[in-house]
Amino acid sequence: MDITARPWRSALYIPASRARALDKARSLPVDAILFDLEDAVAPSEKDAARITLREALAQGGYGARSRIVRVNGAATPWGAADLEAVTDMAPDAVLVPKVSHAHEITRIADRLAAAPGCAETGIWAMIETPGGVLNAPDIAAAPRMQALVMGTNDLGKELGCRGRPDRLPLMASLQACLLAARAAGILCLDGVYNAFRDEDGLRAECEQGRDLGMDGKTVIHPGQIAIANVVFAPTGAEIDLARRQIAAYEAAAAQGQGIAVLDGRIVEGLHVATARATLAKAAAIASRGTE
Ligand SMILES: CC(C)(COP(=O)(O)OP(=O)(O)OC[C@H]1O[C@@H](n2cnc3c(N)ncnc32)[C@H](O)[C@@H]1OP(=O)(O)O)[C@@H](O)C(=O)NCCC(=O)NCCSC(=O)C[C@H](O)C(=O)O
Ligand SMILES: [Mg+2]
Repeated sequence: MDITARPWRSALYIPASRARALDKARSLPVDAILFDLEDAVAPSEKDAARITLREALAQGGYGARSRIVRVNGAATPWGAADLEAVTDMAPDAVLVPKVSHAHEITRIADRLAAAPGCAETGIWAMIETPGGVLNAPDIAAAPRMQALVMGTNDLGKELGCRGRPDRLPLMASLQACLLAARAAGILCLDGVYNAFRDEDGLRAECEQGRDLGMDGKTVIHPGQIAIANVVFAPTGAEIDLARRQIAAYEAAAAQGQGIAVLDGRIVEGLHVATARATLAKAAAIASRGTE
């Protein structure tokens, strides 16, 4: 399956301990749900959250939304039980936190391979440590890997950098992970925007991530979904340009030419490939019926 062939504009974290939020997500226009057993769940609630999540997933109702479960790390008191539970839940993917080395992924891939219901379960890796950034190419190329997810809070903490609206201190890490994801043919999702009621700030950060090449934004509140969905979807102007580029290129090709000119710019095969991808993404979004 080509994981990049469907939209990933928004991926919503939900603390697995919040039954009401787990229910609400069944009607939210989000492309993926990140059911969180890790940092959003207090230590005293870990065991109950695992049970609550298992029941919610068994009940279903999440439709086309991709179901991703973020487990606790292997070195924590909850990691083993989470992984055991996940093999029963058989989500679309397991999200592994604080990955620093590819062998952490291989270990989970081996475990999933031994679980009868997890033949199709992918692995997503949170990149939120300096080691994770430096080893991102190996991590992205590990078995079952489908996505790198930027953990910009933990990464900022580990780097000791300042939070800035332009995210300059994080830029080398964001781009290193994008390069690794693209080289491996997998997704790269941007980190969360903590000020969840600040729409202008969120939009600006989404636009920055989109311009870098991110596939979508991880979000923490339902109020953030619509902005991510709009920013990471092709605009009307982009769709119009894509259609005209394809038409111009096909007309030139019919006359035996390998290059077309449109609006004073050349159109080559590579631009047509991008144009077709834009139209395919727009069609996939339209078929999902979410804004
Ligand atoms: C941030 C929140 C604690 C705010 O919650 P709350 O005060 O309940 O917000 P609202 O009253 O505005 O909620 C309105 C309704 O929306 C539902 N809701 C809220 N959040 C979610 C959600 N995430 N998913 C689904 N539904 C949600 C409420 O239940 C209300 O519904 P209703 O009662 O029917 O009206 C809260 O949003 C929250 O907990 N968000 C998730 C935080 C989280 O998961 N954090 C961990 C991931 S971020 C991270 O760790 C990134 C990475 O690792 C890094 O290092 O950067
Ligand atoms: Mg984190």
